[in-house]
Amino acid sequence: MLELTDITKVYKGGKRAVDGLSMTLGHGMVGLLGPNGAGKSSLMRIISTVTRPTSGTLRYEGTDLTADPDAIRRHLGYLPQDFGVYPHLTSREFLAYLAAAKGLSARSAKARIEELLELVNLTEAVKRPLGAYSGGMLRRVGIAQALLGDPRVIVVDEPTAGLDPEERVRFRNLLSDLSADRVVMLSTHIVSDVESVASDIAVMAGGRLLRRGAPEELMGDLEGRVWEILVDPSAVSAVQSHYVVSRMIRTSAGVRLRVLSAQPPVGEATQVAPDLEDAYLGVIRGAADRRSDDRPAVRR
Ligand SMILES: Nc1ncnc2c1ncn2[C@@H]1O[C@H](COP(=O)(O)OP(=O)(O)OP(=O)(O)O)[C@@H](O)[C@H]1O
Repeated sequence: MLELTDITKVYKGGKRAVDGLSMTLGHGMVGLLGPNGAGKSSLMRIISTVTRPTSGTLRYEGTDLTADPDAIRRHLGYLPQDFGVYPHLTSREFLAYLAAAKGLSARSAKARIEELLELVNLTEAVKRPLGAYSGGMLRRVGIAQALLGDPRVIVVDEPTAGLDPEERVRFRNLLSDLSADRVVMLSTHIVSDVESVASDIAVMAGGRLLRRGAPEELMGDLEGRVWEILVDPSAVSAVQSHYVVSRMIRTSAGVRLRVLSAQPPVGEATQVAPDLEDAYLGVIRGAADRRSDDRPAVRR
């Protein structure tokens, strides 16, 4: 179990990227959702002991990681957002190098590397240097290195960026399988990356944890508050200035908008069941409203 208590990270220059965040992570996958700049990467770097928090405590199986970062490093698989490689090495050589750095024996590493290359679908490309790989292929190398040494805690930062839709599904399912008896944290700003696999969603913005719960709980917050309306294209900006619009589809009959509102919005509105995208936006915009103390975006 991983326990974060009142974690704060203030960078040189004063940016408060993580602001008094507490959460406990057990086995299973938590989907960390938040807009760009929310502090997701900073939080993941802290969990991976790459960065030290400015204050707060981080414990893994009861051990304080500020005092003893090795307690988690041995059990950690981390895919950072800005994962770099040695362009002259092949994927097999690169993984062997990282396995050695992690302290794996050459023999067990060899078998595991072949298994992982197969898993991320790179067996065809193993002879080529990494400098000749596409962005998606490099991402897959990143995923493979995070899984070296059978980690108990897997932290992956925007792992599906650059993957094609088929690879995204494959990778999501792989993480979901692994999370049965491991701690898995996946960060993203794309709701669909987590909605089918994470039974536990944490929404972060401005360095704070705004909401955590099962997707059904988050969606339940908006029950009776999601509507669909069909408007003329000329009316779209007026609707957007009054309501949180979670989706917009142009049709030949007009523009179909999905609107978050406690009261039926203007015109002919059909109430629809909330989805996770609505729920995420409701949390983010609700918090922004409370901060600015302006007109409520989700009208009550
Ligand atoms: N090393 C650093 N020094 C100063 N400020 C930083 C540093 N790293 C991140 N920040 C700032 O901290 C805030 C949070 O950044 P972070 O990368 O953790 O967010 P994020 O949610 O991962 O966003 P993104 O998805 O865009 O990476 C941002 O305002 C960012 O500019």
